[in-house]
Amino acid sequence: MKTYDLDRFKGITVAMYSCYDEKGEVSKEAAKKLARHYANIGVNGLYVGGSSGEGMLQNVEERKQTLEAVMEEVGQEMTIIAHVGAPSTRDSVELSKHAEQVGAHAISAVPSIYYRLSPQSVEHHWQQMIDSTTLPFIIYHIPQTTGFQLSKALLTKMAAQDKVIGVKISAESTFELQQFKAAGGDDFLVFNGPDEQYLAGRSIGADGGIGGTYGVMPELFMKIERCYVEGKAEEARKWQFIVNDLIAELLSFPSLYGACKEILKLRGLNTGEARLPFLPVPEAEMGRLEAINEKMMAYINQAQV
Ligand SMILES: CC(=O)N[C@H](C=O)[C@@H](O)[C@H](O)[C@H](O)CO
Ligand SMILES: CC(=O)C(=O)O
Repeated sequence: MKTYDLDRFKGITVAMYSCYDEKGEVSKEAAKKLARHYANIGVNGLYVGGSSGEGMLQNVEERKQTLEAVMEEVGQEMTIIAHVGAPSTRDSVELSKHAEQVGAHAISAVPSIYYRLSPQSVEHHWQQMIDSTTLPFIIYHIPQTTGFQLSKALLTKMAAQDKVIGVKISAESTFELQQFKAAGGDDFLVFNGPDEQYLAGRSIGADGGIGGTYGVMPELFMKIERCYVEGKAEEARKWQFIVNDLIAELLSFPSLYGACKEILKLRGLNTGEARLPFLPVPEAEMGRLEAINEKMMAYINQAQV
């Protein structure tokens, strides 16, 4: 059995968006406001500096500032997972140590990006982070962006360590998710990555989810989760389908994060623009985005009654 409290990681974890001021600099104030917003809704946890958080587009100092803001605001109330993956092992280790210093509850990392790496290199890269702190570690498996196919053999080897408590799987195969869960064993957490498959992932063994589109509609994922736990299969499916239509619309913009951040802005949560190369919502598309926001808000209200 793992010596860490695994229950605190279950449920809905929002992959938090980047937070910048009008000049595009990291804004601790905006990050605090956004984190507070999720705490008020009752979201279980935040994943900071991952794909949705644009960690890969920020320097080490900016990533530290963002995590510090989140910890200061909600560190005592929510479960905070710090994504510390960076192209270099050196930066990843520095971010890992910082995450421990500021009190994050876990660290997580993708394999190093850009270079094609051997499994041995990726293992060593992750191990350096793991060994640098006492925090639990969550593998972030997202082969469609990193190009690295995590094998069941490497996963099994990693999961044997007490500190390696789980894997977030963003690959769109629920079969792989189930296989990883089986390989990791009962006290190994599996997080669903593709938001479009939250219910499918959950049904086949995921313990919870970490997702990018949760940020604009956490209430709807919490609704699916509640229906699932209460055994209301039909209703859970209904809400997953509603969510999927909304995600399909969000994905039709030049960048998903640009669209999601603009939706938050419409609701009074200004997190600035997504950082380039992610494009903002074109002016001509703003009306369409507003209509999506209105539809989403109507569903959120409906889900809560
Ligand atoms: C590839 C990618 O970024 N996946 C995210 C995390 O796993 C998801 O949260 C997606 O953003 C979401 O499912 C929309 O396709
Ligand atoms: C983890 C995740 O979904 C993200 O970082 O976007």
